[in-house]
Amino acid sequence: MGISINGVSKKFHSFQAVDQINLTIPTGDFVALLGPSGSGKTTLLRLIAGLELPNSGQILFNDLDYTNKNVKERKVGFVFQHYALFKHMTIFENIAFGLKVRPRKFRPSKQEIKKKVYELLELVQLKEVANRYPSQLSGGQRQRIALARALAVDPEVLLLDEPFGALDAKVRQELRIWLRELHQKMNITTIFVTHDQEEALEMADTIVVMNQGKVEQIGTPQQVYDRPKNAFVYSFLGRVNEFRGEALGTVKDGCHLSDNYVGYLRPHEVHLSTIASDNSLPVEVFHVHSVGASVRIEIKRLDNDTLIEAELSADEYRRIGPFYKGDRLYANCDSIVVFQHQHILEDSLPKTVASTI
Ligand SMILES: Nc1ncnc2c1ncn2[C@@H]1O[C@H](COP(=O)(O)OP(=O)(O)OP(=O)(O)O)[C@@H](O)[C@H]1O
Repeated sequence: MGISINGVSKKFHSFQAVDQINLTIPTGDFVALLGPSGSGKTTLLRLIAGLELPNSGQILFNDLDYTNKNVKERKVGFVFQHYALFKHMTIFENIAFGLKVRPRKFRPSKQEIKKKVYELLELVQLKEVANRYPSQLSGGQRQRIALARALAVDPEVLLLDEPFGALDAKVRQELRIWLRELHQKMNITTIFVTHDQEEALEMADTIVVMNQGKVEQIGTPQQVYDRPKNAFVYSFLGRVNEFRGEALGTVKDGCHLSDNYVGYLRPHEVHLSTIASDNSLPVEVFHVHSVGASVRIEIKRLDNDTLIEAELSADEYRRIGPFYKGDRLYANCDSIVVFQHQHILEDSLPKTVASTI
């Protein structure tokens, strides 16, 4: 099912949670709503589900106006972060629930329900747990059952709100791959909320970057990562070095910035050399982290002692390294991207290495 969101806004009392959002989601797309806490992701998901009604704007499903239709009419399936399966029901009964409560006219026979539940258990690769209770499953298994339960009613749209948020890193990673494959098999239009940029970049076909109730950018993971539209998107997606203030000219010759500007440089764009060149910045090695195929090097600027992160492929590091704490190097930051400064949520940037000039 294709979804069009046209000029949708939602206020809670005087607070504008969602502000004039326009978004077109083609059938079968896998969309991530990505943004910091409070940016309106869940509210937008709930508006699509029909759990909230917008103050203005329209929501179309396959070009038909569904703005004021209730949840039941929308054919959506949900999975939430803490999706409470019914504790007193077996896994089989949990998955069958949505089918059993259908009005008699639309209710499948007992045999059909059984067939469907076992098909779904096979799909989520948990056939062996049919007779267990939710408390006898791991967190990851419970989320897979939650998904099976959401799929039982043949939804045309799947809405997932931080579905793996409460799970540990390894299980999250496994479930991401699993969900991606499941989506490829079923091709149901899927929208998931996350504040985890890696999760969005890894899983989604389309990323909608949200901030303060508004959409900052819509694009493929590559588009939003490689060609961010503004400073917010640049700083929110991926690891980044941030440069502020007047003296950016020392990094990028001829670039004189006032306080209203901010510059960004991805760690892999910081080029290190043992030899000084035009515009290169003298730095000192602070820490070397070797992480699989790449090597991250924290370097300290000698002019102001702030840290910058550089990332090299393991091959490149073998060619120009090894480096040790205290080694003197030169960093070339020529590909720095400069934006006019706008409000940036500092605490939403855990992976940023900030360098204030
Ligand atoms: N029912 C409500 N009543 C009042 N304010 C609300 C309500 N629901 C959400 N809000 C406010 O709207 C804003 C957006 O909330 P929302 O849950 O959509 O954000 P989010 O991006 O999903 O955040 P998080 O990642 O923390 O879940 C927040 O400031 C929140 O406090």
